[in-house]
Amino acid sequence: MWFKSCSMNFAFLNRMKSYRLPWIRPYSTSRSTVDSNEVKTFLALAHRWWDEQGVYAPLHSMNDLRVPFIRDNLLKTVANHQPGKPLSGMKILDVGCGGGLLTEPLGRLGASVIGIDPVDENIKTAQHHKSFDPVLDKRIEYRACSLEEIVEETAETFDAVVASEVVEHVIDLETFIQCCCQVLKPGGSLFITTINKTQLSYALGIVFAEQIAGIVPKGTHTWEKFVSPEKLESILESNGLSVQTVTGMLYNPFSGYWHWSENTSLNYAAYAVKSSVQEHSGPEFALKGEREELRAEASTNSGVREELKK
Ligand SMILES: CC(C)=CCC/C(C)=C/CC/C(C)=C/CC/C(C)=C/CC/C(C)=C/CC/C(C)=C/CC/C(C)=C/CC/C(C)=C/CC/C(C)=C/CC/C(C)=C/Cc1cc(C(=O)O)cc(O)c1O
Ligand SMILES: C[S@@+](CC[C@H](N)C(=O)[O-])C[C@H]1O[C@@H](n2cnc3c(N)ncnc32)[C@H](O)[C@@H]1O
Ligand SMILES: [Mg+2]
Repeated sequence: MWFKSCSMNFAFLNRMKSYRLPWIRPYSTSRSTVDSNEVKTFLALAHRWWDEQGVYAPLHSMNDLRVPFIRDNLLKTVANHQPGKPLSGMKILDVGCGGGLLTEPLGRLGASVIGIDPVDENIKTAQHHKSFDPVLDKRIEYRACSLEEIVEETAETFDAVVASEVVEHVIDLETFIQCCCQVLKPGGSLFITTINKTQLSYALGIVFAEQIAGIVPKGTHTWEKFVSPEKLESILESNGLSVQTVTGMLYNPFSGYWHWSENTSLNYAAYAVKSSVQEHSGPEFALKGEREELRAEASTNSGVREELKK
């Protein structure tokens, strides 16, 4: 009887060990998230990043919202911080940094920031701009590459990953988020801002903003690539990220200012945290129901109890 129950439990544990959640699947470098049409669009505007009244004016003013959003959420994760340089000691990856509009203020808050972008000309513009400030020049490093190209060498490196107004420009969003998760330290923070996929975002974000008012250049966005908060949350959660906040952002084209809103039907910001549980092949990665099944067995069987302790 003892032998029978023991061998059953070992078979059960072996079955448990073969389980892998999707977010601990090894990443295949053959997948690219870069769309060559997007590269052409951003290449054509690469010299215009720092014109505050120009095509990227909405991104300049978005800093009023996204910089404090990132700073304040990151400060909740630390016990104390240096006044004036609250993010000092933190390593941040700014994915799709463009000309460095968001990278620079994060560096000014004291963080060590790596900005990456697949468009070489964007990186040249970003590098040129930061070179005027010796402090930023030391704190920020720019690289012309995609996230998937650096995912292996930078695994579990960053306290925070930022992808602001980027996910609506990538192909294969699942791979993109999987890479974001892989480069985060356990417990690290992911910040995303993007545009919802609604009828309103088509009418205002594409027809009005691009074709009527010229708030952003024609062809900047493709509605099919917009992502709803529900879909984004589901991808984040299935990659082991716990969504903390999703909040709407509204752009007022008359004033040129952004406002926080409960309404997420146009633009929104999301904040998620990577699980602090380390990758492990043991039974703690069993699916929820099966973990409970395992605990139930543990309560009656010392062999299973010992396995669970490992
Ligand atoms: C065909 C069709 C339906 C046309 C509609 C035309 C029309 C009548 C539009 C009028 C809309 C309008 C201006 C309404 C304002 C009136 C109103 C509702 C007042 C309310 C008063 C109030 C509550 C004020 C508070 C201030 C506030 C928040 C006002 C905003 C109200 C509101 C809903 C405005 C929406 C107006 C609008 C057109 C917003 C743009 C929507 C959008 C999705 C833009 C996306 C573009 C963007 C800025 C993204 C970032 C970005 C930027 C760039 C770049 O190149 O700069 C590149 C990128 O890749 C990006 O991602
Ligand atoms: C709208 S801009 C946002 C720039 C910057 N994040 C900001 O908010 O100021 C989008 C940027 O994403 C970059 N990009 C496009 N596809 C990408 C991908 N697959 N991976 C990383 N960046 C990408 C573009 O080159 C462009 O610089
Ligand atoms: Mg965009």
